Amino acid sequence: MQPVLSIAGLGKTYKSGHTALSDVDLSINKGEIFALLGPNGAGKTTLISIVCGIVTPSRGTVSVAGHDHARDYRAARSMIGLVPQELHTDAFETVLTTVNFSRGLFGKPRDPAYIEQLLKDLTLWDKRDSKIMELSGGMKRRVMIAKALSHEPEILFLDEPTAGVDVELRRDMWNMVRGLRERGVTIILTTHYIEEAEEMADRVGVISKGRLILVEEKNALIKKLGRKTLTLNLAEPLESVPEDLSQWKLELAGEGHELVYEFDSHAEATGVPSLLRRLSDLGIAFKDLHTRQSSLEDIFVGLVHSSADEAEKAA
Ligand SMILES: Nc1ncnc2c1ncn2[C@@H]1O[C@H](COP(=O)(O)OP(=O)(O)OP(=O)(O)O)[C@@H](O)[C@H]1O
Repeated sequence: MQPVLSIAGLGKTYKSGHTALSDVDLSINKGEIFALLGPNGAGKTTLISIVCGIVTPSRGTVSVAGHDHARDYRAARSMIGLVPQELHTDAFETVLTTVNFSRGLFGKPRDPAYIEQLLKDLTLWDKRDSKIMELSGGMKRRVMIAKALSHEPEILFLDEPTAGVDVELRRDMWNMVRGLRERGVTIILTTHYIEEAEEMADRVGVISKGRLILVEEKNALIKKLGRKTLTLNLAEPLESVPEDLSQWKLELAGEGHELVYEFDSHAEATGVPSLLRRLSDLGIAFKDLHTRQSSLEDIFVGLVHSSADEAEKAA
Protein backbone atom coordinates (compact mmCIF):
# COMPACT_ATOMS: atom_id res chain seq x y z
CA MET A 1 0.00 0.00 0.00
CA GLN A 2 1.33 3.44 -0.89
CA PRO A 3 1.85 5.57 2.19
CA VAL A 4 -0.33 8.65 2.47
CA LEU A 5 2.58 10.61 3.92
CA SER A 6 6.28 10.03 3.23
CA ILE A 7 8.98 11.98 4.96
CA ALA A 8 12.63 11.43 4.02
CA GLY A 9 15.82 12.90 5.46
CA LEU A 10 13.90 15.79 7.01
CA GLY A 11 15.86 18.30 9.05
CA LYS A 12 15.39 21.78 10.45
CA THR A 13 17.96 24.21 11.76
CA TYR A 14 16.37 27.46 12.92
CA LYS A 15 18.00 30.82 12.22
CA SER A 16 19.20 30.81 15.83
CA GLY A 17 21.43 27.88 14.81
CA HIS A 18 19.37 25.43 16.84
CA THR A 19 18.81 22.10 15.09
CA ALA A 20 15.28 21.07 16.05
CA LEU A 21 15.01 18.11 13.68
CA SER A 22 17.60 15.74 12.18
CA ASP A 23 17.32 13.00 9.55
CA VAL A 24 13.68 12.13 10.07
CA ASP A 25 12.35 9.32 7.86
CA LEU A 26 8.72 8.34 8.34
CA SER A 27 5.95 6.68 6.34
CA ILE A 28 2.35 6.92 7.43
CA ASN A 29 -0.25 4.52 6.08
CA LYS A 30 -3.71 5.56 5.01
CA GLY A 31 -6.27 5.30 7.76
CA GLU A 32 -3.92 4.77 10.66
CA ILE A 33 -3.74 6.66 13.92
CA PHE A 34 -0.14 7.55 14.57
CA ALA A 35 0.95 9.05 17.87
CA LEU A 36 4.11 11.10 18.04
CA LEU A 37 5.49 11.13 21.56
CA GLY A 38 8.33 13.16 22.92
CA PRO A 39 9.30 15.40 25.81
CA ASN A 40 9.04 19.21 25.65
CA GLY A 41 11.18 20.67 22.91
CA ALA A 42 11.78 17.32 21.18
CA GLY A 43 10.72 18.69 17.80
CA LYS A 44 7.13 17.45 17.44
CA THR A 45 5.62 20.82 16.58
CA THR A 46 8.49 21.57 14.20
CA LEU A 47 7.81 18.31 12.36
CA ILE A 48 4.08 18.99 12.09
CA SER A 49 4.67 22.60 11.11
CA ILE A 50 6.93 21.55 8.24
CA VAL A 51 4.37 19.07 6.91
CA CYS A 52 1.66 21.74 7.19
CA GLY A 53 3.79 24.31 5.38
CA ILE A 54 4.17 26.69 8.32
CA VAL A 55 7.91 26.08 8.71
CA THR A 56 10.34 25.58 5.81
CA PRO A 57 12.59 22.54 6.16
CA SER A 58 16.35 22.95 5.95
CA ARG A 59 16.79 19.49 4.43
CA GLY A 60 14.75 16.55 3.16
CA THR A 61 11.47 15.89 1.39
CA VAL A 62 7.80 15.47 2.25
CA SER A 63 5.27 13.84 -0.04
CA VAL A 64 1.52 13.76 0.61
CA ALA A 65 -0.38 11.06 -1.31
CA GLY A 66 2.24 11.26 -4.04
CA HIS A 67 2.29 15.09 -4.19
CA ASP A 68 5.72 16.50 -3.55
CA HIS A 69 5.39 19.10 -0.84
CA ALA A 70 7.82 21.58 -2.42
CA ARG A 71 6.84 21.26 -6.09
CA ASP A 72 3.12 20.68 -5.68
CA TYR A 73 2.44 22.51 -2.46
CA ARG A 74 -1.22 23.47 -2.95
CA ALA A 75 -2.31 19.94 -3.79
CA ALA A 76 -0.30 18.51 -0.90
CA ARG A 77 -1.56 21.08 1.60
CA SER A 78 -5.22 20.74 0.60
CA MET A 79 -5.10 17.12 1.77
CA ILE A 80 -4.07 18.14 5.26
CA GLY A 81 -6.03 19.52 8.19
CA LEU A 82 -4.25 20.94 11.22
CA VAL A 83 -5.55 21.52 14.71
CA PRO A 84 -2.74 23.58 16.23
CA GLN A 85 -1.72 23.62 19.85
CA GLU A 86 -2.63 27.25 20.28
CA LEU A 87 -6.14 28.49 19.70
CA HIS A 88 -6.12 31.38 17.30
CA THR A 89 -9.07 32.30 15.21
CA ASP A 90 -11.14 35.36 14.34
CA ALA A 91 -12.77 36.32 17.60
CA PHE A 92 -15.42 38.57 16.03
CA GLU A 93 -16.68 36.13 13.41
CA THR A 94 -19.40 33.58 13.99
CA VAL A 95 -18.67 29.86 14.12
CA LEU A 96 -20.43 29.16 10.81
CA THR A 97 -18.71 31.99 8.92
CA THR A 98 -15.29 30.99 10.21
CA VAL A 99 -15.70 27.35 9.28
CA ASN A 100 -17.13 28.15 5.83
CA PHE A 101 -14.29 30.58 5.25
CA SER A 102 -11.69 27.93 6.11
CA ARG A 103 -13.20 25.61 3.51
CA GLY A 104 -13.08 28.39 0.92
CA LEU A 105 -9.38 28.97 1.60
CA PHE A 106 -8.66 25.56 0.11
CA GLY A 107 -10.66 26.38 -3.01
CA LYS A 108 -13.44 23.93 -2.17
CA PRO A 109 -16.98 24.79 -3.30
CA ARG A 110 -19.51 25.52 -0.56
CA ASP A 111 -21.17 22.44 0.88
CA PRO A 112 -23.75 23.49 3.51
CA ALA A 113 -24.83 19.89 4.19
CA TYR A 114 -21.26 18.78 4.96
CA ILE A 115 -20.60 21.78 7.22
CA GLU A 116 -23.91 21.27 9.04
CA GLN A 117 -23.03 17.63 9.74
CA LEU A 118 -19.52 18.58 10.83
CA LEU A 119 -20.82 21.17 13.30
CA LYS A 120 -23.42 18.73 14.58
CA ASP A 121 -20.75 16.03 15.10
CA LEU A 122 -18.74 18.51 17.15
CA THR A 123 -21.82 19.72 19.10
CA LEU A 124 -21.32 23.16 17.62
CA TRP A 125 -24.49 23.44 15.53
CA ASP A 126 -26.42 25.26 18.26
CA LYS A 127 -23.56 27.74 18.52
CA ARG A 128 -23.23 28.34 14.79
CA ASP A 129 -24.33 31.99 15.05
CA SER A 130 -22.28 32.76 18.18
CA LYS A 131 -19.17 34.87 17.89
CA ILE A 132 -16.01 32.89 18.62
CA MET A 133 -15.06 35.24 21.48
CA GLU A 134 -18.29 34.34 23.27
CA LEU A 135 -17.38 30.65 23.44
CA SER A 136 -15.70 28.73 26.24
CA GLY A 137 -12.16 27.41 25.76
CA GLY A 138 -13.46 23.89 25.07
CA MET A 139 -15.90 25.16 22.47
CA LYS A 140 -13.16 27.21 20.82
CA ARG A 141 -11.11 24.05 20.55
CA ARG A 142 -14.04 22.34 18.85
CA VAL A 143 -14.15 25.25 16.37
CA MET A 144 -10.45 24.68 15.61
CA ILE A 145 -11.25 21.06 14.82
CA ALA A 146 -14.20 22.06 12.63
CA LYS A 147 -11.95 24.50 10.74
CA ALA A 148 -9.30 21.81 10.25
CA LEU A 149 -11.90 19.40 8.86
CA SER A 150 -13.83 21.97 6.82
CA HIS A 151 -12.11 21.10 3.53
CA GLU A 152 -12.44 17.31 4.02
CA PRO A 153 -8.72 16.56 4.44
CA GLU A 154 -7.31 13.06 4.15
CA ILE A 155 -4.80 13.59 6.92
CA LEU A 156 -5.59 15.32 10.19
CA PHE A 157 -2.84 16.58 12.46
CA LEU A 158 -3.74 17.14 16.07
CA ASP A 159 -1.03 18.91 18.02
CA GLU A 160 -1.59 18.16 21.71
CA PRO A 161 -5.35 17.86 21.18
CA THR A 162 -6.30 17.33 24.77
CA ALA A 163 -3.82 19.55 26.61
CA GLY A 164 -5.82 21.35 29.26
CA VAL A 165 -9.24 20.11 28.14
CA ASP A 166 -11.79 18.59 30.48
CA VAL A 167 -12.62 14.91 30.68
CA GLU A 168 -15.78 15.27 28.62
CA LEU A 169 -14.09 17.02 25.72
CA ARG A 170 -11.22 14.55 25.81
CA ARG A 171 -13.70 11.67 25.53
CA ASP A 172 -15.52 13.44 22.69
CA MET A 173 -12.21 13.99 20.91
CA TRP A 174 -11.27 10.35 21.18
CA ASN A 175 -14.67 9.33 19.80
CA MET A 176 -14.35 11.84 17.00
CA VAL A 177 -10.88 10.58 16.11
CA ARG A 178 -12.14 6.99 15.99
CA GLY A 179 -15.09 8.06 13.82
CA LEU A 180 -12.77 9.86 11.40
CA ARG A 181 -10.53 6.83 11.15
CA GLU A 182 -13.55 4.71 10.25
CA ARG A 183 -14.15 7.11 7.38
CA GLY A 184 -10.59 6.54 6.17
CA VAL A 185 -9.00 9.73 7.53
CA THR A 186 -5.40 9.32 8.67
CA ILE A 187 -4.69 10.86 12.05
CA ILE A 188 -1.35 12.00 13.38
CA LEU A 189 -1.37 13.32 16.90
CA THR A 190 1.23 14.56 19.27
CA THR A 191 0.63 14.10 22.92
CA HIS A 192 2.19 14.33 26.31
CA TYR A 193 -0.43 11.99 27.66
CA ILE A 194 0.96 8.54 27.10
CA GLU A 195 -2.40 7.20 28.18
CA GLU A 196 -3.86 8.86 25.10
CA ALA A 197 -1.39 7.11 22.80
CA GLU A 198 -1.99 3.85 24.60
CA GLU A 199 -5.74 4.20 24.15
CA MET A 200 -5.83 5.47 20.57
CA ALA A 201 -2.77 4.79 18.48
CA ASP A 202 -2.09 2.00 16.00
CA ARG A 203 1.56 2.99 15.82
CA VAL A 204 3.78 5.10 17.99
CA GLY A 205 6.81 7.19 17.11
CA VAL A 206 9.13 8.49 19.78
CA ILE A 207 11.05 11.67 19.09
CA SER A 208 13.86 12.87 21.31
CA LYS A 209 16.20 15.80 20.68
CA GLY A 210 15.00 16.14 17.09
CA ARG A 211 15.57 12.51 16.19
CA LEU A 212 12.93 9.89 15.61
CA ILE A 213 14.39 7.19 17.81
CA LEU A 214 11.66 4.60 17.37
CA VAL A 215 8.60 3.78 15.25
CA GLU A 216 6.65 0.68 16.18
CA GLU A 217 3.21 -0.90 16.31
CA LYS A 218 1.88 0.03 19.72
CA ASN A 219 0.98 -3.50 20.73
CA ALA A 220 4.29 -4.92 19.50
CA LEU A 221 6.13 -2.22 21.43
CA ILE A 222 4.37 -3.02 24.67
CA LYS A 223 5.00 -6.70 24.08
CA LYS A 224 8.64 -6.31 23.10
CA LEU A 225 9.82 -3.80 25.65
CA GLY A 226 7.24 -4.46 28.29
CA ARG A 227 8.58 -5.95 31.49
CA LYS A 228 6.67 -7.37 34.33
CA THR A 229 7.35 -6.89 37.99
CA LEU A 230 6.34 -9.15 40.83
CA THR A 231 6.12 -7.46 44.21
CA LEU A 232 6.08 -9.53 47.39
CA ASN A 233 4.94 -7.88 50.61
CA LEU A 234 7.20 -9.49 53.17
CA ALA A 235 6.01 -10.68 56.57
CA GLU A 236 9.26 -9.34 58.10
CA PRO A 237 11.39 -6.58 56.54
CA LEU A 238 14.83 -7.42 55.11
CA GLU A 239 17.91 -5.24 55.41
CA SER A 240 19.35 -6.36 52.11
CA VAL A 241 18.65 -8.89 49.37
CA PRO A 242 20.14 -12.23 50.61
CA GLU A 243 23.16 -13.60 48.69
CA ASP A 244 21.23 -16.84 48.16
CA LEU A 245 18.84 -14.95 45.89
CA SER A 246 21.49 -13.34 43.65
CA GLN A 247 20.43 -15.33 40.56
CA TRP A 248 17.18 -13.33 40.39
CA LYS A 249 17.04 -9.61 39.56
CA LEU A 250 15.67 -8.41 42.88
CA GLU A 251 15.39 -5.11 44.66
CA LEU A 252 14.10 -4.08 48.03
CA ALA A 253 11.52 -1.34 48.30
CA GLY A 254 9.19 0.09 50.94
CA GLU A 255 11.97 0.23 53.58
CA GLY A 256 12.66 -3.47 53.22
CA HIS A 257 9.02 -4.54 53.35
CA GLU A 258 8.76 -5.25 49.62
CA LEU A 259 10.83 -7.54 47.46
CA VAL A 260 10.50 -6.59 43.80
CA TYR A 261 11.40 -9.00 41.00
CA GLU A 262 11.61 -7.74 37.42
CA PHE A 263 11.22 -10.40 34.74
CA ASP A 264 10.49 -10.91 31.08
CA SER A 265 6.93 -12.18 30.93
CA HIS A 266 7.51 -13.64 27.45
CA ALA A 267 10.53 -15.73 28.42
CA GLU A 268 10.05 -19.48 28.56
CA ALA A 269 11.16 -19.55 32.18
CA THR A 270 10.16 -16.43 34.07
CA GLY A 271 11.96 -17.53 37.18
CA VAL A 272 8.89 -16.88 39.32
CA PRO A 273 8.16 -20.47 40.52
CA SER A 274 11.81 -21.15 41.37
CA LEU A 275 12.07 -17.82 43.23
CA LEU A 276 8.99 -18.63 45.32
CA ARG A 277 10.38 -22.09 46.14
CA ARG A 278 13.76 -20.63 47.13
CA LEU A 279 12.07 -18.04 49.38
CA SER A 280 10.15 -20.80 51.09
CA ASP A 281 13.38 -22.81 51.59
CA LEU A 282 15.02 -19.75 53.14
CA GLY A 283 12.02 -19.18 55.41
CA ILE A 284 11.26 -15.76 53.92
CA ALA A 285 7.50 -15.42 54.25
CA PHE A 286 5.29 -12.96 52.42
CA LYS A 287 1.79 -11.71 53.17
CA ASP A 288 0.73 -10.75 49.70
CA LEU A 289 1.99 -10.53 46.14
CA HIS A 290 1.03 -8.77 42.92
CA THR A 291 2.36 -8.41 39.38
CA ARG A 292 2.36 -5.39 37.11
CA GLN A 293 2.93 -5.12 33.35
CA SER A 294 4.96 -2.06 32.36
CA SER A 295 2.91 0.52 30.54
CA LEU A 296 3.72 2.53 27.46
CA GLU A 297 4.68 5.29 29.88
CA ASP A 298 7.42 3.22 31.54
CA ILE A 299 8.71 2.21 28.12
CA PHE A 300 8.69 5.79 26.87
CA VAL A 301 10.52 7.20 29.88
CA GLY A 302 13.14 4.44 29.59
CA LEU A 303 13.64 5.08 25.87
CA VAL A 304 13.98 8.83 26.14
CA HIS A 305 16.43 8.50 29.03
CA SER A 306 18.64 5.98 27.28
CA SER A 307 18.68 8.05 24.08
CA ALA A 308 19.65 11.16 26.07
CA ASP A 309 22.45 9.17 27.77
CA GLU A 310 23.73 7.98 24.39
CA ALA A 311 23.67 11.52 22.99
CA GLU A 312 25.68 12.68 26.00
CA LYS A 313 28.23 9.89 25.54
CA ALA A 314 28.59 10.75 21.83
CA ALA A 315 29.11 14.46 22.61
N1 LIG B 1 11.19 29.62 15.57
C1 LIG B 1 12.11 29.01 16.30
N2 LIG B 1 13.37 29.49 16.37
C2 LIG B 1 14.33 28.89 17.10
N3 LIG B 1 14.15 27.74 17.80
C3 LIG B 1 12.92 27.22 17.77
C4 LIG B 1 11.84 27.80 17.03
N4 LIG B 1 10.73 27.03 17.19
C5 LIG B 1 11.11 26.00 18.00
N5 LIG B 1 12.41 26.12 18.33
C6 LIG B 1 13.18 25.18 19.20
O1 LIG B 1 13.20 23.92 18.57
C7 LIG B 1 13.07 22.86 19.52
C8 LIG B 1 11.88 21.99 19.17
O2 LIG B 1 10.67 22.72 19.41
P1 LIG B 1 9.24 22.11 19.12
O3 LIG B 1 8.25 23.18 19.42
O4 LIG B 1 9.24 21.50 17.77
O5 LIG B 1 9.16 20.96 20.22
P2 LIG B 1 7.93 20.10 20.73
O6 LIG B 1 8.40 18.70 20.74
O7 LIG B 1 6.73 20.41 19.93
O8 LIG B 1 7.77 20.64 22.21
P3 LIG B 1 6.45 20.84 23.11
O9 LIG B 1 6.05 19.48 23.51
O10 LIG B 1 7.00 21.65 24.24
O11 LIG B 1 5.46 21.57 22.27
C9 LIG B 1 12.96 23.55 20.88
O12 LIG B 1 14.24 23.56 21.47
C10 LIG B 1 12.52 24.96 20.55
O13 LIG B 1 12.98 25.89 21.51
